[in-house]
Formats: sequence, structure tokens, C-alpha cells
Amino acid sequence: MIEIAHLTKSFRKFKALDDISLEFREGQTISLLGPNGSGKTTLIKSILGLVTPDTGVIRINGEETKTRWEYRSRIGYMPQIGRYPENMTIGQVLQMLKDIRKDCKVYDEELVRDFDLQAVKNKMMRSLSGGTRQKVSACLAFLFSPDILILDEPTAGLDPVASELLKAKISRERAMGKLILITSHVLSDLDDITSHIVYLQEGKLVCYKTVDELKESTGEEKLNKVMAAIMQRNVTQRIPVL
Ligand SMILES: Nc1ncnc2c1ncn2[C@@H]1O[C@H](COP(=O)(O)OP(=O)(O)OP(=O)(O)O)[C@@H](O)[C@H]1O
Repeated sequence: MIEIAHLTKSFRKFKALDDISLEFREGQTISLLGPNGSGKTTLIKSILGLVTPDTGVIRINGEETKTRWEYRSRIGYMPQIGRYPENMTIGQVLQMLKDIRKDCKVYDEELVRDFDLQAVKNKMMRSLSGGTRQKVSACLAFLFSPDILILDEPTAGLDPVASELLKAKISRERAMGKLILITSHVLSDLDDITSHIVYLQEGKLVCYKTVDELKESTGEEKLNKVMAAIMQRNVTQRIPVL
């Protein structure tokens, strides 16, 4: 579904991504992990076409992203910080995006209902709490039933109830064969929903394995313990991608 081959991106002399090759398929939930500044967002933005790689190729369903842009309509993106017209209400923002995407006939408004956004639809974007803004971002990412979901720190700022509702939605989408890429520093939030881990460090791919493989090799059950064990062992050899 997504093939990334020998991707490199530098910002001036700083290499944010260094020869990254990965392949993601439908039905996977990939947790993109790594310390601050390891290149996770740069990788996501490269897939979205928001960052232009120096070298390397990204293909989505076999088509090179560099030459075609239609693929973006098949990706739902929840950014780390959602920026919207501040003088519009929640309802107006949702309607505006529906108007832009007239090609979409059926909207997925499950999360709008789960979060009960109808009750606050007349609130101005500028007046929203961080968590409510995050809920709006989540609803927009899922609204057009994309095949691929890219969620950058999706549970940051959400209360525990909202966080569980979003995780349940992610699990349902995965069961429907969607490909989901998530970055998060809250590993406990990823425990029940992740199938694969990609671990980046200083722009390099350190590890791409299934959660089950990592649990077995570390003898740990919880993702935060699994990752702590991997970091302690200072795993630096490249593990072949699936
Ligand atoms: N537009 C830019 N200009 C210059 N440097 C950049 C730019 N975007 C990213 N970087 C640098 O590239 C490196 C990787 O950044 P990136 O945002 O991808 O990291 P991250 O893994 O997502 O970090 P975090 O966990 O803090 O969100 C960082 O050192 C960052 O400062």
C-alpha cells in the first residue's frame, strides 16, 4: 500500500531522514516511535507530500507520489496541532470541508456522534479547549473514509473517555483493512491498537517489526516495557523490513 525506498531528507546540513526504506500494507497499524527529533513527523510529511525528499521514492498503491497528487484524497491526516479558520464554528468547518470534497458521497460521522460534537457545533474554533480542537481534528481525519490514516499524536490532550473512543475507532478501521500510521509518545495508548513498530533514531531506521515479535524477543508484555528493553539493549543493527 505504501512503499518507501531509500528516502533521505536534509534540512541544510542536518540529515532528518537517512536512507529509510519501509513497506506498509492494508490492515496494519504502525506505531512510529523514536525520541524527539528522530524524524517521525518528517517521514509523515514526506508521505503526505508536505516535505519534498532529497532522494528516494514513495509509492502509494504502486504510484509514485512525486508525480501524482490525487493519492492525497485517500489519506486522512490528523496533525499534531490542527490549525483552522478561527472565526468559524465547528459546524461551519465540518461543512466547509464537506463542500470542498463533493466527490465523497457518504461521510463517516461516527466520531462526530461518539464525541457528541453536535452539542458544541456552534462554538467558535478560537474558543475551543485543546482537547475539543483535537476531537475536531480526529473527526476530520476520518470524515471521508480514507484508506490510509496518518495520526500524529492523536490522543494528546484528549480526556480518557475521548481517548478510548478514538482508540476503539482506530481498531474498527483497522479491522476493515485500513492502513493506520500513528506517532505517539504515550506508549500505553498504543498497546491495544498497534500491529507493527517502526523505531527511528537520528533519522535512521533502527527497527521495523511486529509487536508480537518484539514482545517475544524482549519477554515483555507492555509496549513501554518492550521499548525500554529495546533502547536499553541499544539495538543498532538494521532489522530487515517485512
Ligand atoms: N522545516 C524544518 N527546517 C529545519 N529543520 C527541521 C525542519 N523540520 C524538521 N526539522 C528538524 O528535523 C529533525 C526531525 O524533526 P521531526 O519533526 O521529524 O522529529 P520528530 O521525530 O517528529 O520529533 P517529535 O517527537 O519531537 O515530534 C529535528 O531535528 C528538526 O529540528
